[in-house]
Amino acid sequence: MIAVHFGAGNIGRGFIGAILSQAGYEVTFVDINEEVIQALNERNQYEVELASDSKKTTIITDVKGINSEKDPDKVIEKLAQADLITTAVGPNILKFVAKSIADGLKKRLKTTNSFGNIIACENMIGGTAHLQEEIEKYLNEQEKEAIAKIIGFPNSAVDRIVPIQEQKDLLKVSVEPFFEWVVEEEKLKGDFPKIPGVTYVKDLIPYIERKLYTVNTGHAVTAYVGYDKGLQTVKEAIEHPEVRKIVEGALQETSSLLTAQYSFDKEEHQTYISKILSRFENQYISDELTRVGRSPIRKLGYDDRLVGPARKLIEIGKTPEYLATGIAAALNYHYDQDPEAVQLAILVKEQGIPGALSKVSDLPEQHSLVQLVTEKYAQ
Ligand SMILES: NC(=O)C1=CN([C@@H]2O[C@H](COP(=O)(O)OP(=O)(O)OC[C@H]3O[C@@H](n4cnc5c(N)ncnc54)[C@H](O)[C@@H]3O)[C@@H](O)[C@H]2O)C=CC1
Ligand SMILES: O=P(O)(O)OC[C@H]1O[C@](O)(CO)[C@@H](O)[C@@H]1O
Repeated sequence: MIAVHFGAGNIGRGFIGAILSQAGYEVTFVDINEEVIQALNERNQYEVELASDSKKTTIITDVKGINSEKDPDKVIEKLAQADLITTAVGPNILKFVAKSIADGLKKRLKTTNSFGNIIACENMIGGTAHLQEEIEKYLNEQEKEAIAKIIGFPNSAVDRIVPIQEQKDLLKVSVEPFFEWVVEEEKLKGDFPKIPGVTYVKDLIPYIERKLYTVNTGHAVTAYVGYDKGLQTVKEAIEHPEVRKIVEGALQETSSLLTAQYSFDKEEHQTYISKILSRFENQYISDELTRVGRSPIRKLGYDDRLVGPARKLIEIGKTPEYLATGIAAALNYHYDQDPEAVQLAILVKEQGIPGALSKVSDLPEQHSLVQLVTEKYAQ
């Protein structure tokens, strides 16, 4: 079985590539980082270590790499044969990998015509559907129709904290023991062999919303409020009483939304939240707030982890006080190494809080969430 995975970064090597290799796939990583690609091709293996007491290490084998900038034809060749294509490049990069996936699928139509599946493993709702739209920009009607018959595009939700690596070995990755990969079953095409460790569900929306609006909301609020207090890591921030109070408050707010919208049991959801907070406290992980807070404009998007649940709570008549505090902290996030943070700071300076929030979230300036956040920002 052949898998092509775009993005040999933290989640690519530390989670998706590792699971696929252990399931028996030959995994080809596609990336633009030449050093990583060279190392993958020299060694054809790498180590994944658990960030826990045990430090259990697994050797991930049968892996190689292609640099998509240097060898685009090799990528197309491999994509044409792949049983599974996955990505973990970041939502904003999907549009850049779409062309080579489209070229690979066109080549496939001329050669094998066999079934295949594409799964985007990104922190976003409808990640694969978005990738599919980007791919289809490079296909004509006939190609779209032919590809729809043989290629499945299931959405998925992925959860595993893999911080920026500070290893002597360029390929080694340290990952938290917890992981969850949920895939929309009905959209899979062909005789897809179940991948051990993956959960298949009929309706992904409750799972992706539960994950995005709990793990990622909690993480984002920790990052922005913690950074505002001058802290550096997730562990430091979540152990700071004032930050924790706001994070816990925000998660109680998303909990009331999720349990009202879906049939999640309240007690089970509380256990889910406690587990997440303990993951943030992991003493074996040093996760910078600037990694977790990266790309604040994306994170303030309409459907994303902060504005998404906050505006939905307002729609059901609730006031998201803590989420609004998290959003206000995000609007006050000044980090000059992050291009989106720099852009956001300029936007806030030029348009004020209501104007800037309205622009990045697509909410009208008169929206009550914009007003609430403006009040919190002033405080
Ligand atoms: N790190 C984590 O804990 C988790 C990350 N995710 C999601 O996984 C995705 C990737 O995140 P990370 O692995 O943390 O980021 P990362 O920055 O470690 O990895 C991204 C990789 O994509 C590569 N890349 C960039 N442009 C490319 C292109 N045009 N073609 C091919 N490769 C390209 C980069 O060189 C890098 O190796 C994001 O959507 C993130 O939200 C999801 C769950 C957990
Ligand atoms: O990867 P993003 O969307 O930039 O956001 C960082 C978040 O994603 C994760 O890397 C994985 O869920 C979390 O650690 C964090 O909440």
